[in-house]
Amino acid sequence: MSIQTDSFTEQRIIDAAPTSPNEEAIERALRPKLLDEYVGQSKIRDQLEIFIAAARNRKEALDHTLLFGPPGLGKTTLANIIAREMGVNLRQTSGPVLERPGDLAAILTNLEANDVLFIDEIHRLSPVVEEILYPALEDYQIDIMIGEGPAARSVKLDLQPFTLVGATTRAGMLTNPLRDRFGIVARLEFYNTEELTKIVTRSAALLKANIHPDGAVEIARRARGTPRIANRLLRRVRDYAEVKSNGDITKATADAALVMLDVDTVGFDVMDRKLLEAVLFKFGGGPVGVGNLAAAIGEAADTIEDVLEPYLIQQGFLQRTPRGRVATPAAYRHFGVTPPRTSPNGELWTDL
Ligand SMILES: Nc1ncnc2c1ncn2[C@@H]1O[C@H](COP(=O)(O)OP(=O)(O)OP(=O)(O)O)[C@@H](O)[C@H]1O
Ligand SMILES: [Mg+2]
Repeated sequence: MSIQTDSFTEQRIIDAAPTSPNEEAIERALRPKLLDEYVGQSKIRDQLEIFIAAARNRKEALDHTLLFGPPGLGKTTLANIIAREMGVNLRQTSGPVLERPGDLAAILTNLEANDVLFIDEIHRLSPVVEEILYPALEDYQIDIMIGEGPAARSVKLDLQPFTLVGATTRAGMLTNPLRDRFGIVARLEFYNTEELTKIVTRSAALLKANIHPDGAVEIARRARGTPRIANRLLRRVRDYAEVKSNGDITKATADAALVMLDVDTVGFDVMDRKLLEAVLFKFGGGPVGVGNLAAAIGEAADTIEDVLEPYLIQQGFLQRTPRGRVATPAAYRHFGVTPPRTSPNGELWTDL
């Protein structure tokens, strides 16, 4: 997912989406290839390890798998790992690319036994394409129309057994019939500092950067719980260390570089702060609806919901209530303001 911002022409340093084709190439190089190298997400990893081993033993396709979670947490990486661990091919496409039923039919009929078909942004499949998918997922069969007009007829084609791996930033946007056809549903969580430190350290080794343990922790702490951002900050900090000092990435160089990049001590960037400031100071701490918030900060409502908010909520700076978004005491304190004694709906704030 990419972020379009009119008000903010410069790329966010902590944009969770890849910011250029060049960055995608670097990401591929840093991407773990096996389940053992995949850091964190231990619940998902443990489950997949068992399901993959069982499917391999039976020489069957793995159950259809849905991966969901905010951008940059490792969905594409996991899809690649699944195919590799299964010892099968990976075919990759995405919801918006599959315009006509024929596009999907062509891919499905070319799959070999037990292959993985990875559909990114699966919530953006068109309804006619989704129709083709149902019987394919259920019975490994598709119905396609051959010919046109009165001569048109429908034929059933048998497919090889295969695994659909779907990825989405929002499971809530999937239709029920589609969601119900996934046997394995995995929700990716934000990574903690320890996990991100491992990722940064591993990436630094691959990039042949000399990183001190406390430098790795500093980058990890400020990476918004997201491996993609951690890897990006690492590369920017490395540039800074090479130009401004001897190339060693210490806590001090990491901190100086991150200050220059406007990433604050808890990892928020300009957009995060803009959002929190709007809730706090334009809307009196909330509750404020996402539409009003979007208008106030000049950002798409989707971007707020998919990219900005999840981390702020997970970190306890923002709450989603039925009446809208509400800033927590931690948000007030982050901006040096004493929080009110009661929440907007009149409850006494217990410390958050
Ligand atoms: N568990 C992990 N361990 C190590 N590195 C990881 C892990 N997850 C992700 N990464 C790194 O983060 C980068 C981004 O991950 P990935 O492209 O899989 O994210 P994504 O969830 O598919 O994002 P999007 O929603 O934007 O498609 C990868 O290139 C990889 O180097
Ligand atoms: Mg991806």
